[in-house]
Amino acid sequence: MPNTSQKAIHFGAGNIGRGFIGPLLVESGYHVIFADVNEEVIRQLNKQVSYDVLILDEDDEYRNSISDVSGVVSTSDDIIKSFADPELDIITTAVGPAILEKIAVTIAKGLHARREAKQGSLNIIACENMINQTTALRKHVFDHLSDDDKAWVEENVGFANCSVDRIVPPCDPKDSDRPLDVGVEGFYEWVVDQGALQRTPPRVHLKGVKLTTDLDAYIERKLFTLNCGHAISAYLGFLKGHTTTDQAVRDPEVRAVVYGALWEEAGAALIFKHKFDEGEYRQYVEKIMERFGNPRMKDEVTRVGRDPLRKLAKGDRLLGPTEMALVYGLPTDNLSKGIAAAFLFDYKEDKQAVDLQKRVEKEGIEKVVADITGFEQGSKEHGKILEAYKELRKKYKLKK
Ligand SMILES: NC(=O)C1=CN([C@@H]2O[C@H](COP(=O)(O)OP(=O)(O)OC[C@H]3O[C@@H](n4cnc5c(N)ncnc54)[C@H](O)[C@@H]3O)[C@@H](O)[C@H]2O)C=CC1
Ligand SMILES: O=P(O)(O)OC[C@H]1O[C@](O)(CO)[C@@H](O)[C@@H]1O
Repeated sequence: MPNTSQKAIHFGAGNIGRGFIGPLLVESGYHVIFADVNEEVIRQLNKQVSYDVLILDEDDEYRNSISDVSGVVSTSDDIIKSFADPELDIITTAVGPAILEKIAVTIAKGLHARREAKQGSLNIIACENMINQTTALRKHVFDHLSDDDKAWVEENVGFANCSVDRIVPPCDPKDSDRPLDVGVEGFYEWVVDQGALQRTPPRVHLKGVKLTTDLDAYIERKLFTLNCGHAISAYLGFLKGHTTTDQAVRDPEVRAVVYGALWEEAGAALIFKHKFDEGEYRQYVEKIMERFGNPRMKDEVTRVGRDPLRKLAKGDRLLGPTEMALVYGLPTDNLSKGIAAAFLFDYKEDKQAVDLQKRVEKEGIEKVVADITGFEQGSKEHGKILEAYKELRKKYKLKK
């Protein structure tokens, strides 16, 4: 039975916070304090004190009630007080990579308050789709600490990187009185760097968490497979006029590119680098294709493709596996098509998509591809992406 005297603060009461990390913390015995800038969500959390997570698999549906939760506005002084609470044991985040810098200011103030109150150690785990997200958060937090606070944090706070995998699209709650309910797939995987937690292990075993000493392999496997394939299906699906990623991956043309990228290119590279068992890795890819195809997720291509510049960053889900495949002399044709499609993600409600289109218009696609990918004009890889880009423009009759 959960012992609810222990507390967790989770920054970001959005899809992944309410649909994945929050519920696992509750099941592990924590009272979860959600911290968010969205005052309406916080008001509702404190009013309801519970919400439902709907598991929506293709062949199964059930509901888990999540209780023992509360909310605090992340910009208020109350959050700082919560840091000084002796029962606080763990802090997690799921706010988006760009927001880590903002919440770092609050976390630094909170850690200062905890030190002043002479309270004990704790762990911080950022759960963002980003390699070494907690290390990035730690750097931002340290920018706001005094030397004495830094020394205390070094001794008392574990900052653990992790890999988080569960598809949680925005939910359209059937019951308007329960706007916090969230729809998720049954599958989840939360893998945490054990070494970083050793100094200050969480007081309770985190349910559903896999602790590892080889986090890089898990992170690359997830980002270069799940997120890579999802992004390619979103960008190609968007061009073909599909609304959701399940529609996109059921389209044989899109499916062939996604599967080719995941198995023959990114997958083959990951197997080489991390010595994954080929049979197990193939099953991993099959399972991911099945998850993408779940029609009950209704995951919009515009959500999955959001922030194309972030997704086109070096080392992220598209260029990361491409560079890895090139190291092992593997093909990259399908990955190049996915990258080319990302350059064509002309979605007016996405700021990064708009900025990218403006850059292409002003500077020309040749230069922008070179600047963003790092593949020099005239190189084989640059040529491949450009050719795919031109073919896609022609195929979908896109105006100049
Ligand atoms: N949705 C998904 O399936 C998955 C998402 N992720 C990652 O989780 C993170 C969050 O994604 P989602 O939950 O989908 O996004 P979301 O937009 O549903 O949730 C983000 C939450 O953060 C809050 N927020 C924004 N600025 C804040 C601030 N300064 N202080 C406190 N809260 C703030 C927002 O109000 C929102 O409630 C991202 O890094 C994403 O890549 C990882 C795995 C799966
Ligand atoms: O949250 P991001 O990084 O914008 O990317 C969306 C991706 O994240 C997920 O929501 C969860 O990994 C996937 O569904 C999708 O590939």
